[in-house]
Amino acid sequence: MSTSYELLYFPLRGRAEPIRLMFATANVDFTNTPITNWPELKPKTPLGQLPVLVERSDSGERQIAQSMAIVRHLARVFDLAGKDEAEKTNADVAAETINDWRSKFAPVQFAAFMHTDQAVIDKYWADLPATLRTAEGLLGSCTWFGGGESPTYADVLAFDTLDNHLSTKPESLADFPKLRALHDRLRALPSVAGYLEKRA
Ligand SMILES: N[C@@H](CCC(=O)N[C@@H](CS)C(=O)NCC(=O)O)C(=O)O
Repeated sequence: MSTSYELLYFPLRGRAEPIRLMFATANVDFTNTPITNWPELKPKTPLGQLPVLVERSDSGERQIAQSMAIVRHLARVFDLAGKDEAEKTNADVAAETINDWRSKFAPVQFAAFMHTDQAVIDKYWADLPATLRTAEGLLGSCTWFGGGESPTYADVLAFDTLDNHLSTKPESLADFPKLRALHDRLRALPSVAGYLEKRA
């Protein structure tokens, strides 16, 4: 049974980027549809929010909302959830840790748009080394956050947040070689490298 995927989101990276990176990591094609007629589409979406993944197969069409539900669905379908229970649990713990980190970063990354107080921004950068130490501690001496030989969805989430830090303040990761190495490793996967080369 063949399945096709269409990702609906605003013409931004935002909450859709980890999903796009899941497709790139799994080397699976998808159609990226930038939404510019949102007021018209909003009432037709499951939760009135984007991203939405439209999955079409012989058995019909399904719309999936909630970016993390989409990421986890794709992780299961593309075998990026972890190979066994230990890897799956490690990946889930890392993914939640990275999601906590990502939500603290959002007001800093989008400070101009969200009118974030300078004190919040300063505190974020002051606390960042402790956050990164926690993340490196979870990785330990493993190659990937799941602890196995191949990446899981947690590595994809980590890549996206690391990438956003590298573009906002590259020196913020200077003292965290394991995280930078993980970013380099995922970026070096041929399908991910191909995606990054052409992404807007
Ligand atoms: N928890 C949801 C949040 C989705 C969300 O906040 N989407 C925003 C864009 S990032 C949106 O659709 N805003 C337009 C609206 O609510 O009308 C997810 O992760 O998918």
